[in-house]
Amino acid sequence: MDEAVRLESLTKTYSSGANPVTALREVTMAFPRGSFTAIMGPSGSGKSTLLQCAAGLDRPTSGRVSVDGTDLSTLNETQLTELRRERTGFIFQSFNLLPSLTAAQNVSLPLRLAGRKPKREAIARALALVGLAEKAGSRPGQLSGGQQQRVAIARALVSRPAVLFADEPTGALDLHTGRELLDTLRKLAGPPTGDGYAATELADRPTTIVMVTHDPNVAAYADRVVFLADGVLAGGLERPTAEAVAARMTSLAVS
Ligand SMILES: Nc1ncnc2c1ncn2[C@@H]1O[C@H](COP(=O)(O)OP(=O)(O)OP(=O)(O)O)[C@@H](O)[C@H]1O
Repeated sequence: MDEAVRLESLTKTYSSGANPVTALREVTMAFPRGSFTAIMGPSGSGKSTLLQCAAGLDRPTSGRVSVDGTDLSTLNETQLTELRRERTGFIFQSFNLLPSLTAAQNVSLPLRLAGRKPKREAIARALALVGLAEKAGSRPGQLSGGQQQRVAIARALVSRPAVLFADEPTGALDLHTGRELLDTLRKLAGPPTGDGYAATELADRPTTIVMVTHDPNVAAYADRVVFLADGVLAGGLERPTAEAVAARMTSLAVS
């Protein structure tokens, strides 16, 4: 099984308001292990909904989501929580770090909340993976925005999840810091598909990355961009360049 995530005929209708909104309609796609995919589309096209359903944070109205070989529809809430904790990580635009805790304590928090005693080595390894081995004792206020976001990534990676979901991870960062962060994500996913790069320390266990972004320059770090429009798939681009992504976005906006 070389797919980390599979979506099959995923449909999501929100029926809380006066008029039901169908945010996703029969979306089928797969995310191969170790791939780095960007999800793009106009505002309201269903990107965040797709990410939330794929990560098991929300349930689809119909269709199926499999993560690391497990069909989420077969799980009860407790099992779903467990799967999210063990096999997925999530990073958001806001870093959501606790200011009174050190970087290491922030990284260990999810495990502590789950009632487990985190291993020192696991915390150190997660911080080292994002280049912050020296900052374990620093509090968020002593770190730059980019370093804080990397702590958030380390926290998401501490259980070495199969999949890392990211919703606008560079949204709150300046250009330079955003690039550093994307380089970190790129390394975690392994070399771009098809490139003969030397194996990295992570090559034995690449992380699959699924990232929502509005920015073509950010999407260009991915192996592939998948476009959504009005809740349906609207094609994709392999080995994207920022220019090609921007052109496709413009055509989606006018169509
Ligand atoms: N909890 C909710 N209740 C009702 N409607 C919702 C809810 N969440 C999203 N929607 C609607 O579903 C559609 C898709 O929203 P979604 O947030 O997934 O789009 P998006 O592509 O991520 O948008 P953006 O780029 O603006 O963040 C929109 O019409 C939105 O208004």
